[in-house]
Amino acid sequence: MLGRNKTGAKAPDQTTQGGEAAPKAAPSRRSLLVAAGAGGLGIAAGALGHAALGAEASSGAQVEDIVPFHGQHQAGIATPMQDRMHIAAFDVTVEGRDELVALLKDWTAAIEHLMKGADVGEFGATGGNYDAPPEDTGEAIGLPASHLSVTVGFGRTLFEDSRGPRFGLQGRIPAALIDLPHFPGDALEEARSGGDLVIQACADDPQVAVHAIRNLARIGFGRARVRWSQIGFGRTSSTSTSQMTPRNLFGFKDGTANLKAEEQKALDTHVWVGGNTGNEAWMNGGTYLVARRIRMHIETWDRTSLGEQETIFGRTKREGAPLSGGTEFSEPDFAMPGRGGPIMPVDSHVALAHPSANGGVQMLRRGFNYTDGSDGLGRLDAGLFFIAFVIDPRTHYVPMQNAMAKNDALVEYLKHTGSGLFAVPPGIAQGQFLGQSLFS
Ligand SMILES: C=CC1=C(C)c2cc3[nH]c(cc4nc(cc5[nH]c(cc1n2)c(C)c5CCC(=O)O)C(CCC(=O)O)=C4C)c(C)c3C=C
Ligand SMILES: [Fe+2]
Repeated sequence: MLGRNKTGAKAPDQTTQGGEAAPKAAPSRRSLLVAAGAGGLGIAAGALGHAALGAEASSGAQVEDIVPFHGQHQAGIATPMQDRMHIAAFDVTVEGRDELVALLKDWTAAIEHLMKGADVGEFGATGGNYDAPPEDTGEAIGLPASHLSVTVGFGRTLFEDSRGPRFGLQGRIPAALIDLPHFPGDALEEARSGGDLVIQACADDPQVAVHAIRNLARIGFGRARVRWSQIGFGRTSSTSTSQMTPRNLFGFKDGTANLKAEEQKALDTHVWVGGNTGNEAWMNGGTYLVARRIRMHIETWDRTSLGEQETIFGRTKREGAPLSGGTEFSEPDFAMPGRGGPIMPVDSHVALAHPSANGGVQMLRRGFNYTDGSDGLGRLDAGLFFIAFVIDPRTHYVPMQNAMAKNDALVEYLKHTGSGLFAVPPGIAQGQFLGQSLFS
């Protein structure tokens, strides 16, 4: 047996020590669970491998846990938002196109396994040579797929940086993959910004998300170095109408007016790249990921009156309704008069972020609450790890961020400490590797 069952007891057919036994194919983590559940027998799950995975999926036993890996678009964008995230940016340390392609192929194979809830590698966490480090680190043994989605994107420095073009990709940089400008108030830390590549792992179980990033980083060892990473512990958006709106760390419902997966036409207008030709055709079906680590001054906020808090967002705290009235999903009325001005203050967050103030643009927000302990002065280092997917950051992010940085009443309570922009290539079909369109 290649792993531990749910109780952690070693199964009877444990592979011999000393690496004598022939390695067995990696099982699905869930197949171990199912095997253990079915009478507590530690059946030779190693022999099941992917065939077993398919059977489980077709039996419906676990298919609801699995986000499909193949498709027109990468998972983790318009797929229903999970509760946990681990995201990491990498700098590629090898040079040469073939090495980069090899890395992407290795990551693709691993991601396909991970999203199915299987161990990484042919032999997984416990099926390989006893005298060698296991292919999979093992902390997700027994855990279901947990709706893991893994999304990969390319930073501008992958195409060209101060070292020049390293991978023969010059001329393929999409015009939208800009260096984000400096915004007023930015306090960006170099060590929390940029990156040649990004990998976003989202799941309903934090251990599953962390396991994914850890194993992908491990596969990249010697080829790509983690530049920064962030764990998010709770979603701050909904990406489906079936989801309840969660709350951010200021206690407000966040994600109410977000683009939803069901809004296909709006996604095509505001999120998915399409119709590109020539050197940018590779991005069709892709999108751009904007990442901002935004620290929130929690202690100051907590000393602010409820009235002030609601005025800052332009929404009520309990219901999330616009101050102009109605319920959570009512459209705000920016013309409705209040005391000494519009009832939705012109410097409120919603007034500045609403499409009517931004030439009609919308974004797909997919951010997470984070806490990284405290800062040594007794203040929480906590906030929102803002992630948005947009068709073009020049039109769908930069102007809005500029307007907010200058006029948003919320800005007083925020500090942007990290930043990244990544071109997210389209999804792939069976047999392809992530980012393949860039290299063909
Ligand atoms: C540049 C884009 C945005 C940044 C940065 C941003 C930061 C940020 N937002 C909140 C909390 C809320 N945001 C809300 C709405 C909202 N925010 C943006 C964009 C950015 N937010 C948009 C496009 C919208 C939707 C506006 C609309 O169409 O009405 C809300 C209201 C509820 C909702 O619709 O989600 C809250 C609350 C925080 C705390 C924050 C930085 C830490
Ligand atoms: Fe916002």
